[in-house]
Amino acid sequence: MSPVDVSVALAPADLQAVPKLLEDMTKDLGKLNAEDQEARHEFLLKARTLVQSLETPRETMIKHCWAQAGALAGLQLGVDTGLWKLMAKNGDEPQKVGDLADALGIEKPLLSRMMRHLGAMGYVVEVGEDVYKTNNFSKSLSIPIIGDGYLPMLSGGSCGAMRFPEYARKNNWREPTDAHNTAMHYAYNTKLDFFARQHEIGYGEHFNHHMGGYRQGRLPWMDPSFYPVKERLIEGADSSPDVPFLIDIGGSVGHDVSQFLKMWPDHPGKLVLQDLGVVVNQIKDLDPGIQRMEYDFHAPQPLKGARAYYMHSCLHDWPDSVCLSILGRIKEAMKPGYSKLLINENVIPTEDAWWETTALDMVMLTYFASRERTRTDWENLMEKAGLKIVKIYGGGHGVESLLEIELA
Ligand SMILES: C[S@@+](CC[C@H](N)C(=O)[O-])C[C@H]1O[C@@H](n2cnc3c(N)ncnc32)[C@H](O)[C@@H]1O
Repeated sequence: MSPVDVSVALAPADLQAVPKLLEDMTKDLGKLNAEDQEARHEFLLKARTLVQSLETPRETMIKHCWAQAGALAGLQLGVDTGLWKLMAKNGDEPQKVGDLADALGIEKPLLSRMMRHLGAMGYVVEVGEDVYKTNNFSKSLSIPIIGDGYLPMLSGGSCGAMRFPEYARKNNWREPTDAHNTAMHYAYNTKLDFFARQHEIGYGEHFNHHMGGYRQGRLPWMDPSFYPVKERLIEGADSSPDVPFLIDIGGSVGHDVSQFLKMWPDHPGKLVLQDLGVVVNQIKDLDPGIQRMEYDFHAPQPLKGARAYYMHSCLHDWPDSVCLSILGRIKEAMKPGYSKLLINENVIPTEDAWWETTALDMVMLTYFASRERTRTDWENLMEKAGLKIVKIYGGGHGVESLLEIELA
């Protein structure tokens, strides 16, 4: 028995909030434009509160338990079958489900039901019976760095989140910290870590594309308004062409290091991209100015005395015990008084965190038994590793910080 009467679940969650929200949004309408991210984010939060206020708790429950799971199934089916690419290629005209189904080899009733739900949820535009158009969202799913992530992150990982309560119960509701016994391992009955498993199930390249997608629209750390690259890295660096200048460890197919080369073409020394062999071998296009190297970050670092060892979204994938091994290999290679370790990751605030950051923390919890780290978490980790944080450069809402670190 609940102490709450069912009438609470059947009435709008907060109808009284609606007039004020609408009034505020109307008042701030002039601030809304595509360039001002902060103003747009403020609007989005208000719009979300507006929807949550208008919905009855029962409707929100149905949305979670039925609608969102079904929509994610349909969106993934569209990525997997090439539906979004075909619809984008066909253009903005209304498209018949029968023609799309024939072209893709999908049984028409299956595609018809999926499209009907995606239309009802607003992800495609329903023009008539079994006739749909794309909108900018479904059109964007045809872009590999936007669409491909649905397969590794949802089909390939999200069962860890869906079965998390079961896993947590079996582990007596302790916070998971064992990289070999995560909810992802439990849900998929696998011994492989997330990355090895993605490659085994054929989603390795999809995941690389997702790594190209999540960063879009964010200010990169190498922008002078974010981190003073010239003053902190270039000035004082060894200018011999063979000396490593910046090494991107776990750099995927080179998204960051390529951007660095574009923004700082006159950098001294060498730029190097390191990742597992399976990833490095998937690189299709890398500027010849960047050296690619197969490397497991638990093995001794072959390149000693670089100006900067750099890692983006790698340490958050692992609990502290594993990070200490990774950091140990970097520390051994650092030249005292010269080398820096740069970490591009979230420093999650202990209150008022941004939803993209809390969402990533849930990915870390349920796929990796790891976490987005607070400032104190980072300080403790670096202290244990024999390193010290010199300064944390902030990137704003939803943008990772840059931690500049030296030998302690
Ligand atoms: C979350 S991705 C981040 C990729 C890239 N830094 C970015 O932000 O786009 C983590 C990366 O770590 C790599 N990785 C995982 N285990 C590794 C290992 N043992 N040695 C080197 N790289 C590894 C993965 O292949 C993947 O590219």
